[in-house]
Amino acid sequence: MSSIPARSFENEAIPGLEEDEVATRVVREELKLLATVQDALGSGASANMSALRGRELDDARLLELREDVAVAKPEDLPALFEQMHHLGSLRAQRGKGVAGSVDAKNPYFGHLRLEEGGKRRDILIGAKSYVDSSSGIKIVDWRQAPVSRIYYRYREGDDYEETLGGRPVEGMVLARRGVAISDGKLVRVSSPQGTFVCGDDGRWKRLDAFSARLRTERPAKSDPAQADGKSQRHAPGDKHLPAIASMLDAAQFELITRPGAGLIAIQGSAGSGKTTVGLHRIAYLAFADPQRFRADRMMVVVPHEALMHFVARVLPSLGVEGVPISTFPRFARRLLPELFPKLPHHYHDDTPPVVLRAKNHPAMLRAIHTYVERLHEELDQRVERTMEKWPSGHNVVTAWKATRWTGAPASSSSGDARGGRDEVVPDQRVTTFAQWLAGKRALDGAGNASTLPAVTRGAIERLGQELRTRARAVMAAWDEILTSRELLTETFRGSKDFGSAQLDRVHEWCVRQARVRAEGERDGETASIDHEDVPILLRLWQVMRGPLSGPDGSPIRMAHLFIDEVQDHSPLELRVLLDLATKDRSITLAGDSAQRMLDDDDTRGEFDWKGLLAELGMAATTLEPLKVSYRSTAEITTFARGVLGPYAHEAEPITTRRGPPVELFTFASVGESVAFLADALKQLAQDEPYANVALVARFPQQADVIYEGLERAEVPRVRRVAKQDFSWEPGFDVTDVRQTKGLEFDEVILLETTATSYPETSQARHALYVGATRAAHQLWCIASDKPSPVVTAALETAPAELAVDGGLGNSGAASNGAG
Ligand SMILES: Nc1ncnc2c1ncn2[C@@H]1O[C@H](COP(=O)(O)OP(=O)(O)OP(=O)(O)O)[C@@H](O)[C@H]1O
Repeated sequence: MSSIPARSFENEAIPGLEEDEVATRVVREELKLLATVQDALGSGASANMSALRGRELDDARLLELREDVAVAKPEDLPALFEQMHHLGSLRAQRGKGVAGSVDAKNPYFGHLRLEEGGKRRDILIGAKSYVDSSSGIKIVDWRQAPVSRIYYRYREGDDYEETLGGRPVEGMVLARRGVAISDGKLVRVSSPQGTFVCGDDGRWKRLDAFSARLRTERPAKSDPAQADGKSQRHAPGDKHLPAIASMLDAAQFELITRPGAGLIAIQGSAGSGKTTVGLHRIAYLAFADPQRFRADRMMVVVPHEALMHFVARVLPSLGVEGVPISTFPRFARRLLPELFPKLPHHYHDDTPPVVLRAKNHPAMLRAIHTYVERLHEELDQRVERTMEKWPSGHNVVTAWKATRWTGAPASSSSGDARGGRDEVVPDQRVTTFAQWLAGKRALDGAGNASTLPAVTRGAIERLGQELRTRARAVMAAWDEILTSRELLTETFRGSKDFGSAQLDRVHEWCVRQARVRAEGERDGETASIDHEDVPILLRLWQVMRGPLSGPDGSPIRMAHLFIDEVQDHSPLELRVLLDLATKDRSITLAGDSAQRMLDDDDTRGEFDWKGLLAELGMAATTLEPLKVSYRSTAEITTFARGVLGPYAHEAEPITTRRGPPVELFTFASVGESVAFLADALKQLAQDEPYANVALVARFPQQADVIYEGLERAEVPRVRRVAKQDFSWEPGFDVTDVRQTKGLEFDEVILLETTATSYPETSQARHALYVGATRAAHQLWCIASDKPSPVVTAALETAPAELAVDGGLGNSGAASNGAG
C-alpha cells in the first residue's frame, strides 16, 4: 500500500502528545492511514454499485457461455472454456473490492508494514477482507488470510519467512500496531513504542507501560511483608494448593481444632482459606485421634476433577497419606455396579435442561421421602389385613410395629420416615419378619412360625415375599417417582419453576427413558440413565435398604467427611453424602453463597446456608465467616466485591497485599482482542517462563474462538481446557468459568466481559465473581464489544486498605497441632 496518498496530518500536532515526538509520529501515521481507508471505502460505496452491476453482467455472460458450451463443436470448446475461466476470475476480483461487507466504522484493527525484496507494503488486519487496488488498500480477514499469520506470529523488527499462496516469501516487519477504531474514530494505538489512547475530549495520552503488561508476582527482598513468605505462597512453578500450617490465622485455627463430632459449616468469601482449613482440619483430626480418624475412613468431596488434583498435595505434605479425594459422581459411580447390577452403564449427554433441573431440585428429596413413607404405610396395612385372618395374628402385628423401617429413628414415636435426623440403619421390619418366618428369630407373642398350619404359613410366606420385594425395590420406586404424572405434579406443586408444560416435558423424557430401559433398546436408542439419576437412586437405597456399601460389599461408614464448595452440590447429593458418616456425624462443610453458579434460565435464587441445613434436617455449628482474602490482592478483592453488587458478603474482606490495578481493555472485534492477547502472552512467556495464566470466558464457545486465534498466533504453550484437564504446567489455559471453581492462578484474563455476556443479573455477577477471584496477583478484563456495566461499575471503587499484619491473629501454633 505504498501508494496511499498522503493526507494533511503531516504537520499537525496531536492534542495531548505535543511533547512526545515518538507518540506523535506513530499516531499521525495511523490517523493518516485511517483517513485514506475511509476515503476509499466512501468512494467505494459508489464503486460498489458499479461492482455489483458488473457482477450481474458477468453472471449473465457466464450463463450464456455455459449454454454455448452445451451446443459447441469440440474444436470451439477450448476457447469457450478460456473465456469462462477469465470471466470467473474477473468476477471473483470484483467481489473482493465490495466495500459493503466491511464495517466502515471499524474497518480493521491491526496494521503491518512489511519490507519484502526492497519494497514496502502496508497490510491491514480486520474482520472482513477488502482489496482496492486503485487506492492500494488491502484489508485481510484475521481468521483466513495467510498473510494475517505474519501479524500474529511476528513482532516489529522480526525477519520472517513464510509460504503464502504456495510461494515462499521473506522479509522484515517494519511496523506492527494494534489499533482501536470506534465509530469511525481512531481511539487507541498499541505499538512497541507505547500504547496511546484518545479520550472523549479528543486528547491523546500515553498509557502507563506497566498496566498493559502481564507480570507474575515476585517477592521483593526489601519488602518485609513479602520477605516473610506471606505473599509468596507457592514455590515457583508449583501450581497446587500448598500446606500452610505455619501461617494459619486465629479464626482458621479455631475452626481446624474444633472437636471431631458434629457438623461444622465454614463460610467465607473467595480465597479466604475455606478449602485450606477443611484439609488442615483433617490433618488435625488424624493427629489428635489416629485410631478413630484413619485415613481410609475419611473422605474429601470436591465439585470437580480439577479441584481433586489441585488439593491433592496438601494432606500428604501434612503427613496424612491415603485420604480419598473424590467428586460426587466419581464416588457414586463406583458403587452403582454392586448396588444396581441391572442399571444401564450409559449416561445421556443430551438430557434436556428442564429434566436436569427437576432431578436436581430439592423437591426431589422430599418426593423420595414421601414416596417411601407411603409405601411403608401401605405395607403396614397389608400386614395388618393378612394378620386379621389368623387368631393370634395381632401379636405379629404388635411385634412388627415394635421394629422400625429403614432410617426411622428408633427413639421417635412419630416414626420420621424422612430419615433426616438419624443415622441410616438397615431395614428392620422386613428383615425381622423374614427371620421369624425362617425360624431364626422369635417375635414377642407371635409364637413359632414353623408350627403354624401349612395354609397360614403359606399365606404368611407369600406376604413375607411381597414385603421383601416391595420394600427393597429401589429401581421400581425410582421409576414410579419420575414416570407418574400425578406424583410429579405433587412433587413440584407450588414451585414457580415447574408449570404444567415443564412437567409434561420431564414426564415425557422419563417415560421414554424407562421404556428404552425396559426394552433394552428402542428405535436405535440405547438404554441409558441421566447423571442426575445417580443421587436419586442412592438416596432411595439409603432410605429403603440402609447404608450404602462399597465395591467390596461392606457398608460405608465415614469417620470424617469434608465436603468443599457445598453451594455447588444438590441437596440430594449432600443428603447421600451426610448419611455416609458414622453416628456422631463428624463432617466439615465449606462453601460460599456468592460462588453459586446457575445458568441464566435457572431461577433457583441465592444459596442459603440455613435453608440448606433445614432442608437436610441437620443442625450445624456455623462459626463467623472467614474474612481475610488471602488469595487475591486488594485490587482484585475490591473489584470482585464490586462485581457482586447487591449480592456482596456482609463483611468487607480484609486484604493483605497490593498488586497491579485491575484493567479493562476494550476492542472493536474479537480478532483485535486476540492480537492484543497474543502479544501480551508471548511477552510474558518470554519474561516469566513459569507463568500460568487462565484465560476465562463465561461460555465454552467463546473460549473456543479465542483459543483458535491464539493458536494461529503461535502463542507458546496455549491449551484449551474444556474438561477440567488442567495440566498445572506453565502456560496459558483457555477455559470457561465453570472449569475453574476453587482453583487459583497468578494471572487471570477474563474474556469477553461484554454487556451481553455479563448482564446485570445475579447469575452473571456470580459467574464473574468466581472468575475474578481465581486471580492471585493480576486481573485483566477483555471485551470485544460494549463492556459489561457490572465490570465498569466495579472498576470505579478504589482498593481497600491493607490489614495491619498483626491484626489477622496469625497463629504459628497450628503447625504443631496439625502435625
Ligand atoms: N492464613 C493464611 N496465610 C496465607 N495464605 C493463606 C492462608 N490461608 C489460606 N491461604 C492461601 O489463600 C489461598 C486461597 O485458599 P483456599 O483455596 O483454601 O480458599 P477458599 O476460601 O477455599 O477459596 P474459594 O472460595 O475460591 O474456593 C491459597 O493459596 C492458600 O494457600
